[in-house]
Amino acid sequence: MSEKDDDIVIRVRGLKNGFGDQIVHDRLDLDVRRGEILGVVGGSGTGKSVLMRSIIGLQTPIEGDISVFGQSMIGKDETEAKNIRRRWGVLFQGAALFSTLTVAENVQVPIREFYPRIDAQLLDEIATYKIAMSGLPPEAAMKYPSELSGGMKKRAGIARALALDPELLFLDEPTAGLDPIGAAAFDAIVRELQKNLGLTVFLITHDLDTLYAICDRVAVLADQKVVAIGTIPELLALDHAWIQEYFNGPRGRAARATEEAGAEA
Ligand SMILES: Nc1ncnc2c1ncn2[C@@H]1O[C@H](COP(=O)(O)OP(=O)(O)OP(=O)(O)O)[C@@H](O)[C@H]1O
Repeated sequence: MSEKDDDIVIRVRGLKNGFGDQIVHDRLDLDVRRGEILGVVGGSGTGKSVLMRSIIGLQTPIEGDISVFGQSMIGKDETEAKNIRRRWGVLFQGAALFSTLTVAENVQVPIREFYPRIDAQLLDEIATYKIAMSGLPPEAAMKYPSELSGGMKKRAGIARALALDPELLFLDEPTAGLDPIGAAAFDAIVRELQKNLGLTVFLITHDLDTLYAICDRVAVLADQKVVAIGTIPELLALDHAWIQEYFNGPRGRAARATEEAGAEA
């Protein structure tokens, strides 16, 4: 059955990316459905971040087409691209906060970029609201990134990614570097936001617990392509060496056991 265009938020076709002689992606296809949390996994260096950077326009592909919200991103002029960009939020690896700005000021950066004449009081109110949504205490607003723990930085990054009420969220390894409790709390926030705001989430992760806890489907990058996409049970049924090793290795089995125990409780 073919899916309606409306149901596909990100459509990648025939993507080719490379650096010098190194080909990272070749004839890569991917569909991300509206309202889903799609986990993107693959061995180190398989091109997960390059894929995300291509979709958000930070990396120009050698070949292929990328459509977001039904509009091709290739060859868009700056104004058109900006109109599409305002509809998504991005949390980069390590949160990428501006170190000389407070959390509130960081959250305000994208709002100022898109609405330069916005009233200062409204700007403060929006930042306060987004900071609360990310699960940070109100006093975090006035802190600088160097005064925050790793988990708080990620939450501040999420607050900034939510600044413009996005329909689509890109998260690059959001739980990397967090302790298991912090990672589980972060997963819960992402799931909550996705449910409450109807977000579509493109989530790069190595974290098996995150995949089991919150992802609706998982896309596997290997051999320069998306070699498989589906629910975890669907992937487990595939005879692919990396997928079997990843999901059925000791860590995969432990994550599944945790998930099953949670479901029974
Ligand atoms: N700007 C760049 N210039 C040259 N090579 C690059 C550049 N960005 C990425 N690469 C290369 O592209 C390949 C894919 O990188 P990418 O960061 O997307 O991998 P990844 O799957 O996200 O890996 P990890 O899981 O380790 O974060 C790597 O071999 C990397 O060295």
